[in-house]
Amino acid sequence: MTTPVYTRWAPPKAATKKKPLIAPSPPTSAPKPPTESPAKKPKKRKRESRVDEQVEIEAPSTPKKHKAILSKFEKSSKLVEAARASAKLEPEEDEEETAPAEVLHDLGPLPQPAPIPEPAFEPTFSTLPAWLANPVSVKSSKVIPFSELGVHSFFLKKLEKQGYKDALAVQSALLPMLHPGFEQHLGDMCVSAKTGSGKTLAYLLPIIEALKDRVVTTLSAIVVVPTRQLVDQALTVAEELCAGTKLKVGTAVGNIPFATEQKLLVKTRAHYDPKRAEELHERAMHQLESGIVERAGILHDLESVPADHVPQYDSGFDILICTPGRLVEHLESTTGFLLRSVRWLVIDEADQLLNQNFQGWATVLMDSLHGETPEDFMNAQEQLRKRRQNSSWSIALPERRNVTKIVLSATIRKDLTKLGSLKLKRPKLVVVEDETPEASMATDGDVFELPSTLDEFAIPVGDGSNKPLYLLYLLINRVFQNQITGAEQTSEGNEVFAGSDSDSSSDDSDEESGQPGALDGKSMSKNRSRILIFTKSNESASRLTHLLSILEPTLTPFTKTMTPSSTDKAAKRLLKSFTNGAFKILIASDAASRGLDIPDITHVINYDVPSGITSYVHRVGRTARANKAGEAWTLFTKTEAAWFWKQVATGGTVKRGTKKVARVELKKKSVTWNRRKTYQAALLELQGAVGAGD
Ligand SMILES: Nc1ncnc2c1ncn2[C@@H]1O[C@H](COP(=O)(O)OP(=O)(O)OP(=O)(O)O)[C@@H](O)[C@H]1O
Repeated sequence: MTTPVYTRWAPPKAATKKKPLIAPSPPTSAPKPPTESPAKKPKKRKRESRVDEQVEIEAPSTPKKHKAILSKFEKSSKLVEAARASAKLEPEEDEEETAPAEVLHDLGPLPQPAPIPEPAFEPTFSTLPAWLANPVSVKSSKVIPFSELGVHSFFLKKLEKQGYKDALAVQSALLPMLHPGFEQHLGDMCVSAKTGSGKTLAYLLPIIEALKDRVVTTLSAIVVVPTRQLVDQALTVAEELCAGTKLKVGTAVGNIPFATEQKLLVKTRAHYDPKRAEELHERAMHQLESGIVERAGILHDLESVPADHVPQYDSGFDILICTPGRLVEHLESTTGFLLRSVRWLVIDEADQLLNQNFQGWATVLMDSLHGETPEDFMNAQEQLRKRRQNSSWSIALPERRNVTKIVLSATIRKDLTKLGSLKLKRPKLVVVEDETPEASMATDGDVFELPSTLDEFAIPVGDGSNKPLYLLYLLINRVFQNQITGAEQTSEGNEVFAGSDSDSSSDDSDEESGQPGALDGKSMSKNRSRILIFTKSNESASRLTHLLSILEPTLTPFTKTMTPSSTDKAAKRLLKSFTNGAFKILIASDAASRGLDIPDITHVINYDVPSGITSYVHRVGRTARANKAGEAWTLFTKTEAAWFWKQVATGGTVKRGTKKVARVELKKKSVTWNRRKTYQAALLELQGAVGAGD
């Protein structure tokens, strides 16, 4: 029983003590007239208890003639009391004291039984909506010739030219669902496939195939990606596919002045319509007089068209590839940039985009996509529909066509709240999975899946003070000595190469053992390795490049730095020469890690450990792409060791099939051999710009 919160005030014991209803000794003489004035009496009474009140009221009413009766009553009462005393009866007063205290209840809540503890909720059903709980699973090894997927011969030839005969797993799954035909899915698509699985072609090919006969430029597809590099990558694929058609592909990334981009995006032309022109001029005059003028809009373009004409807007592109921030800017400020004709919306690298809600891009985009066209820009059909909105005529008017949304991500993210902002209709989830049972295990949280062709290694570098030397050692003795032919491993899973502690042939006492081999420029230029080294910042990338060139001058012509500050043209040139093999080592900050598609990167080296698991997955995902082999190396200090092994190497978040991250111990002596002095000199040369950790 719970105690009630409130209890009523109870009078003190003395006040509650029972008094006889009739005064025990009535007055012998006539009652005296009251000494107090009658006006004061009721006040005094109010303060007294109700029992006293009764006594005082009744006392004066006892008549004299009943005196005898009363005295008889008193006597008999005394007799009764005496009888009680003899019968050892407790006096009334004691009875009261021992009686259990009366619990008074007033308006307070009634005592309630203690609540029964609720059993822990263990759902026997999935809390996810059906489409997320039951995805369409596709094995990553599934490849189907493009010719069997109904791809038009025009595109088959293009693909063959690029050496693509078979569609990769994600393409085999997506193409039939996006192509008109029996297997077409009439709804939105969510695609979860690991990095480098060929997602770009999987969404661009069906869109471009559907638009290939288009003659009049109409904005039909928008592709949103998180970075400029990804825009360029998607643009390259789209341009290759569109070559030979009349389709126009454009970008909006902010690499050119906004006004220039606006002119490319929307073409303004004059349309003869005297009535409408007069209306618009009147509105413009009215606004000028009132002083409240529209910030941007159709009125601003009135001056640029001849008399009796009104401005009309046409899209400059059929397919627009853009970053979310720039897209929002255009939606808000570019007159005539309308999405009424958009039929495809692609959100690539959705996990990153939805995590960084640039200017509320998703909401702005959805409003423009699904909202009504502003009245000034309505075409004849839209005007008619608006006029007939509530009439029976509206049924006869063609419906606004649906937009097919394709949401892609390298991570399996079942985050309903974030996907909710994309307003998906009848969505279907396609998951490309690895063959191994562990890799294909369904998990509700974030699961990152690495390509099965990727080998991972990790090198402890002590306190990090000699990290550049460890890197150099790795480059000379592993990367440039061996071609990528697969790792030789000890029974413990540790990699063996010159200087490794696991190498039984190496001898601690021998200063020469495992010493770095010499590099020569000729063999370097022939080497097929392409190494992408990641640092924690742009500054770090520049410093490391400098340091490497001092430590090993042979590397200088083969090493370049890429930072987001590189201009677009410079970045493109850099990537092209890296792809062609003109240089071998590209040092980059994290900004370059996402979606950077450079074919045939053989090694990714995490010189600085990544900031998180997602970053690790995206960094190492730059190699082992499109079913090719690749290696990922991570240098970690003592303080980073626990995080790396617990979270990245052995944690359940990263799935790598039956493979493991191999720990490679390098002897400090071998690493610093003969280079200590050069290293000290190099650090001095950098004039303190290189910290101990660099
Ligand atoms: N059918 C194919 N056959 C062979 N290679 C292909 C095929 N399709 C695409 N590729 C190549 O695979 C690589 C990866 O493609 P893509 O960039 O589309 O992957 P992705 O899944 O978008 O990766 P990320 O998520 O890292 O951006 C590219 O170099 C591309 O040229």
